[in-house]
Amino acid sequence: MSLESGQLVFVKDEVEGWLPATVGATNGQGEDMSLELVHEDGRTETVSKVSDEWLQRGDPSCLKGVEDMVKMDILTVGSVLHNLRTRYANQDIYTSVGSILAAINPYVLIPSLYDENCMNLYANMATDAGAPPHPYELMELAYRGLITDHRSQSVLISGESGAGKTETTKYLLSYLSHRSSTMEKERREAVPSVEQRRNSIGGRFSVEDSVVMSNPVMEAFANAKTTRNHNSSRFGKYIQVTLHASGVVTGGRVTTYLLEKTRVARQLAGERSYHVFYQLCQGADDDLRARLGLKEAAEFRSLTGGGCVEIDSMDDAEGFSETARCMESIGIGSEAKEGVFRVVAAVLHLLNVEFDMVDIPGQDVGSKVSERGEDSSLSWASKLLGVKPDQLEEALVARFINPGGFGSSDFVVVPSSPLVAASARDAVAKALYSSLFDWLVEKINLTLTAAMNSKTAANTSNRFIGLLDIFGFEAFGTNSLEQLLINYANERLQQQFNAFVFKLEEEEFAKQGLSKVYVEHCRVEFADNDDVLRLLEGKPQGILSLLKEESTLKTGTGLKLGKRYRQAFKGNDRFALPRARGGSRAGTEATFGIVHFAGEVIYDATEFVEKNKDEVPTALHDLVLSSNDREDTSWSS
Ligand SMILES: Nc1ncnc2c1ncn2[C@@H]1O[C@H](COP(=O)(O)OP(=O)(O)OP(=O)(O)O)[C@@H](O)[C@H]1O
Repeated sequence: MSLESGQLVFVKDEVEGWLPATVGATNGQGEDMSLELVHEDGRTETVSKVSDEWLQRGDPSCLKGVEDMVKMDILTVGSVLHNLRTRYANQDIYTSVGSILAAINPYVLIPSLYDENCMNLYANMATDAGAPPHPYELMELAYRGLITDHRSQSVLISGESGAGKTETTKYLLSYLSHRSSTMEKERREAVPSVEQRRNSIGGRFSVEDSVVMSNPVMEAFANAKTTRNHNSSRFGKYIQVTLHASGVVTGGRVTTYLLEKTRVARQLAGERSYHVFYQLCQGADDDLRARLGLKEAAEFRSLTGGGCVEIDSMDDAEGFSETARCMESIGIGSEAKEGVFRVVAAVLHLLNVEFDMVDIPGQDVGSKVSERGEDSSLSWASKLLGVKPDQLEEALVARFINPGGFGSSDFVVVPSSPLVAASARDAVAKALYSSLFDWLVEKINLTLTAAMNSKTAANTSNRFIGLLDIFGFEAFGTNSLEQLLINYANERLQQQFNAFVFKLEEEEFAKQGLSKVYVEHCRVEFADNDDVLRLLEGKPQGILSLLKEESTLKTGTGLKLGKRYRQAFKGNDRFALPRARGGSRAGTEATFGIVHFAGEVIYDATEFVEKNKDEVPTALHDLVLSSNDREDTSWSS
């Protein structure tokens, strides 16, 4: 690294990350060089054996802040972070990096940053005139790309939990909605109000309104308090908005991924289950409470696992009214709405059912439901599910086993221990809830289709703007199958990102007429993750294919899977074994590490097989299917 007197540098700091300093006098050369550093606070120090691990050259433009970091000459980590910090201090929370927008969550609403004037600024911006970086700018470019280049567009929103992905998605959608209605206004020369728009399409809301109103419903059912975010989305979503060639939104579709089901039955300390459970307990009126047998949230075992039933910043009763109102707005009428809450309450009562051990002569221990009175959890769960209490108990406390294996029709009934019965109870509660969520998403999609603007629908193109709001990379104290799948999705997105960004760069070089030799010289080093993907996806031997195989074995367990991983991937650079203090290898044989593009994550495979099978015992499955309170599509295996 060549350093001269007066040069801006960044020095690694344990607390601040990187701090700026200026090079004072220098002495010697190469490895023997020592130099004086003048820190921002005026302090000076002399350093030697300079390494770029703790001292990097800095780009002076970052001291004032640069809107687009592609314009910086020196792209060291210190310069990039300092640029973001400088801008953030001026409430410029958005910074561009070419076609990428970096956002830093301010956690307070910055006045006028998202109002209508701001929207109009971006709607009217000249093609390449720099309005400040903003999600509206990104959406405007996508919108124009779709209209003028006739190409579908996609926006990928990524970041760790609490980074602001969902809020950003909402801003992007509301901008698109604004653009579409402005375009409609130009076509009709009259601005339709929400009411007018609703009337103009036969009493239904427009696509834009429906998308916006489906948000609180999805949040109630699939967002929860975590230790990082009071309103964390525990699912991924892809929203596809289709547009007419004129720029008017004509339809939409939401696809959801990986709803975190385990949360329905248990939560980590400081976390809650899904908002709707608490909303229902807090906000239902007396009549509804009586019909659903509701109690205080604190009296439902599945709502107290995290030790926090209430959240300071959230009014669950108000949340309930909002959820109920938005459900109606997206076409879930009173009867269907009550049906939805019946399932929510059934899940709560079901998870409150407890089991006692019983001795069964000549057999292993069995179990029975602890309480069976008229007002018991079993009674309420069966009433709300539309099945008989005896049948529900029977299906919970015994398993039908087919000793002959696949193809044989001989079943024997084996009593379940209280532990096995509890696990069956949890499995059916989770399956019910996730089917309910899928049903709601389908309802939202039906509403979006119904809301299709009839005037433009006839001429609808297949062009769309897609918004992917998906979990960022996760690395917790304990990481299970959920984290593996989320991180796998992020590896695929990273690969897509690499292909996209570096391909674009080459295209840009080619446009500028630069020679191939120069392009090679300038090629940016990037973390290629093909080998991690090979480790994960490899066939027949990859992390996922071995999991699939182990899950099909009768005797398959997470521990055995962990052992198979250790054997199969020994020596693979992307596979690691956990280290104990002092550098020795440690962990149970179910633990293993993967060196992801974003860093190493240690996984615990103990529950991988069970979670992957995600089995609802056949008897319970069939019982729920026989419910007398059932809409054809609300339960799928
Ligand atoms: N642009 C913003 N301005 C002000 N506050 C914001 C902004 N973006 C996010 N926030 C705040 O940060 C919180 C977390 O944001 P958000 O829920 O969007 O994060 P996320 O990345 O989607 O998290 P998760 O992955 O956990 O769902 C929001 O509830 C809001 O209080």
